[in-house]
Amino acid sequence: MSASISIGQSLLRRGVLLHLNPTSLSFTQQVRTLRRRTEASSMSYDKQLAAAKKAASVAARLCQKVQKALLQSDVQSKSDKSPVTVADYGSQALISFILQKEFPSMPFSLVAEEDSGDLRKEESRETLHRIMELVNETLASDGTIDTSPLSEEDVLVAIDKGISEGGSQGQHWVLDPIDGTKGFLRGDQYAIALALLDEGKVVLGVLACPNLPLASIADNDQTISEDKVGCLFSAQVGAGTYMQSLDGSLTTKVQVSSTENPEDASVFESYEAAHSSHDLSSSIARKLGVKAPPVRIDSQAKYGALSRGDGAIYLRFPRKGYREKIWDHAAGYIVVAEAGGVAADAAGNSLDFSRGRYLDLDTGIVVTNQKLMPALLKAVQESINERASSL
Ligand SMILES: Nc1ncnc2c1ncn2[C@@H]1O[C@H](COP(=O)(O)O)[C@@H](O)[C@H]1OP(=O)(O)O
Ligand SMILES: [Mg+2]
Ligand SMILES: [Mg+2]
Ligand SMILES: [Mg+2]
Repeated sequence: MSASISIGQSLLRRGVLLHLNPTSLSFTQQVRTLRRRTEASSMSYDKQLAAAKKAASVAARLCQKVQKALLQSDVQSKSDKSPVTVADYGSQALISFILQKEFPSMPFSLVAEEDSGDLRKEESRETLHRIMELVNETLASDGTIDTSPLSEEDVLVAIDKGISEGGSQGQHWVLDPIDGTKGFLRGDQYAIALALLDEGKVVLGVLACPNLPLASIADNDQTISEDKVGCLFSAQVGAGTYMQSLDGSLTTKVQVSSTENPEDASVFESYEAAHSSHDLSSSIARKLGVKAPPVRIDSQAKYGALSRGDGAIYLRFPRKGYREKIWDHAAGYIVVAEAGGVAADAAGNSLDFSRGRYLDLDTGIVVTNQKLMPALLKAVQESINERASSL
């Protein structure tokens, strides 16, 4: 008797299969799905987590190099978007390449932000060449990745692996090669965000935040001091969230803020007002009685900072019609969840990463600890209703 049938029969005996829609899936499909879910929930992802940490750290080095050159350049080239383009593509190519090399015999699926369409155009020849050089320099300086130099075509192919649609079956890596491009250009916060989906659930996540101080940013002091920045957050389902410095030293288990009193809870939100309504956040904070001014930072570094309790609430309300992508939240979501926090949409629904490249959700995303969530959702709904009736 095959393993799938025996698992299927034991699940049937327990009545588990009745929870699936009998009209849309055949018995064999139901058994296969349940078997994968059962396996997924009891699996260890240690190897994948180690590979994700390595890939994100190597990509962070490429991004740091590009950002450093950008900040030393003159004003004119700072208004040029090309440095971030080079770093975005370079980071995606590196991570895609490293992950495939770590798991050569496994099927590889990557849902990532960038594709090579523009890079293949004639006018991008120099940019592509620069990306290839940067990728090769970074791989060579790491020294632990055994490879001959990549060609321009290798780089394009690695980037284009990110075309996957993800979904509720099998394993998919989810990548934002630079999250917070505006922050990157300003010399502020950005993150390299990598997660793994298994059967539609986020099972691990890594956030490399090269400019995030190792010490708390609760006091809103984001002055970047050279020797104390660079955090790597990592989380695996059921195993907690850890933070270490990007240079590899100092590993600490982290926990979200345990405050039950909204007055003590500081709020994180986007630096960019175009990404999230600051007005709505301040209305919510007022209703909750939050005393501290909001902490505005770019990227999923907000999730990282929240996971170690620098603040207690993250609010995100994009303009109407904006569709959130899974790579903008998957890694941050598990980093916060494994540190004891919870993320939901504005209506309180949990985030569903199983539907493809987009997170289709109600109005916005709110993140906090378990105790504050009910009061936060109430304030969110009141503020949203007030805004709607004033329009
Ligand atoms: N109009 C927009 N509204 C909301 N988010 C946006 C918008 N445009 C880009 N983003 C994405 O929002 C995220 C950063 O937002 P924030 O820093 O405010 O948290 C990034 O993922 C950024 O993409 P990207 O990854 O290209 O930087
Ligand atoms: Mg992003
Ligand atoms: Mg991005
Ligand atoms: Mg982008």
